[in-house]
Amino acid sequence: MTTVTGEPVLDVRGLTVSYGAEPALRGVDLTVGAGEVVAVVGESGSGKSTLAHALIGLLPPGGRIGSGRALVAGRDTAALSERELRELRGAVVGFVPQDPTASLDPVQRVGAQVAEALRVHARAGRDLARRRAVELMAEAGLDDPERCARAYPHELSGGQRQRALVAAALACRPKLLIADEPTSALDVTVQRRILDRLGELVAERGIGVLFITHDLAVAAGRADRIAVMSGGRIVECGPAREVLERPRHAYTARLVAAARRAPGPAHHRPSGDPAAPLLVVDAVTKEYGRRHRAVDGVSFTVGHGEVFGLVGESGSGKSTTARLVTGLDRPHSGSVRLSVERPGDRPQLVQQSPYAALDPRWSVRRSVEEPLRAQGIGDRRARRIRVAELFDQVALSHTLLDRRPAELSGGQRQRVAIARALAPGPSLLVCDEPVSALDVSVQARILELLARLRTELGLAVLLISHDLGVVREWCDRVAVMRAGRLVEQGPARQVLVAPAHPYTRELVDAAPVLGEGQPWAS
Ligand SMILES: Nc1ncnc2c1ncn2[C@@H]1O[C@H](COP(=O)(O)OP(=O)(O)OP(=O)(O)O)[C@@H](O)[C@H]1O
Ligand SMILES: Nc1ncnc2c1ncn2[C@@H]1O[C@H](COP(=O)(O)OP(=O)(O)OP(=O)(O)O)[C@@H](O)[C@H]1O
Repeated sequence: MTTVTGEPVLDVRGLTVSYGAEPALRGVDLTVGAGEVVAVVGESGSGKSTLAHALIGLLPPGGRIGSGRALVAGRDTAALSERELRELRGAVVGFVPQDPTASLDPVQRVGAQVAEALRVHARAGRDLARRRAVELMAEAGLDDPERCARAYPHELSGGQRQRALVAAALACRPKLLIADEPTSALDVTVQRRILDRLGELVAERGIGVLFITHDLAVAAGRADRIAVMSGGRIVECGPAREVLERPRHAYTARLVAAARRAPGPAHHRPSGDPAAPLLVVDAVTKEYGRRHRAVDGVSFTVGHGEVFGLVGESGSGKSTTARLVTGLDRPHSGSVRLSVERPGDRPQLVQQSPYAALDPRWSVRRSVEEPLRAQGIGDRRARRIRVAELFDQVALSHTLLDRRPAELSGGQRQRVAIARALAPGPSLLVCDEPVSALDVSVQARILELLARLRTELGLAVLLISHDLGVVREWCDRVAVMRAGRLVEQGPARQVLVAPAHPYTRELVDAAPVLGEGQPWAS
């Protein structure tokens, strides 16, 4: 399978895909040349992941290509058998899926999974494949690739899993890399490292990259061209700068305006007495195994109605802290104290991977209703009304109520998880990357909802995010984590505008800004 010189590595014409009777792609045209990076941006649910899956024969059950064709390295994927598609995925196309948790085998060590990709696709022997897997994991930006290779997926942080998937996708030395939000779970310093590395690969090997992202600043800084999707169509496609500076479509204009505005509420002082905070985390420590201290003497408080941000390096212990705060895990030492008046008022967690929180067998309506039923809130009718209200609040159409999680886009699932966490009316919401898979307009809507709930109901939020713009604008205070410890904390604007600690400075400097940065292959 070789690409004819001059032919694009990806050539999509009039591609139409539907799920049952529901169209998801409506006549998509798109090309990616060798050594070219094309970013696909667009609203949540607009068909970006469907496009990626259709190109490589990985549509979920019920998904069907209606018309049009996709040539990958000159081969028509619709005409290939399952075996040929597997070969294509192994030898020509590297794929980084959107959800790192759902995409790894939970019972196999991560290194073995990367090695497997090498053994199948590069026909490497076992020992060579193991060694090469560790090297690839280091290339993908993992600092302790040996440990990560030995770990099972649940023993890695979200960002570590994401980098392992990048390593697996690069194992076959692909001609085309299709990456669906490959850096959405990564802090900006690691994000920059991976994007730089991919940039080198594009330049060195002439790989073509189709790069799906909700982050317009990343797209603008890294892509040669940007394709904008809305409602299953590519509504415009052109050189990155042109799309940003002279958007032709109203949706693109809205996206650009929203990304430039970095909207945020006027900061208001948290209500309640600072001397009587809602949450007190005091010197908590959590170890995995004997030597690996994931959280190391962390202390902070969150006031009633306060939005407290937690930022920091991937793997620094943010999600572990979230699990300790919500009682899903117990600290080895130190304490977590919560002062609430209503019995049963527990902190609700919106997990990093929206798959993890939702029962795959249940309709999403049932998933959102369940916490209400468990706490005996309302009768059946009242609960139904409440679920519909929650769907409105998180900007989800009621037509999705009876679907199962697998039948939703990543961003739609993330919003269901938020609705579920809000259902019992908690005093504290712990959100682990709650808006990382959402385009800026839906992001703003969710953040505005949280701001409103805090003003109206005194909801406090512990917000874990790698998006420093979001944290600066929406959080009252922020703490910065690195290697299990808090390196600094204080008012968000102060810490993120004039950082005191060198690591925070590094983080702030690495944040992508719309309109800055160089295209990969210039
Ligand atoms: N298995 C499925 N069955 C039915 N409908 C589906 C299925 N998967 C996705 N859809 C629908 O198809 C549309 C496109 O979904 P897709 O995942 O491609 O969107 P996306 O642009 O990647 O969104 P996001 O940014 O939220 O991940 C959505 O409206 C979604 O609800
Ligand atoms: N169950 C586990 N067993 C062993 N190690 C674990 C386990 N869970 C997490 N770790 C390790 O603990 C460290 C902290 O992980 P955590 O998920 O809290 O990081 P994080 O800051 O949330 O990262 P990210 O931003 O990538 O999500 C990581 O090095 C991770 O590999």
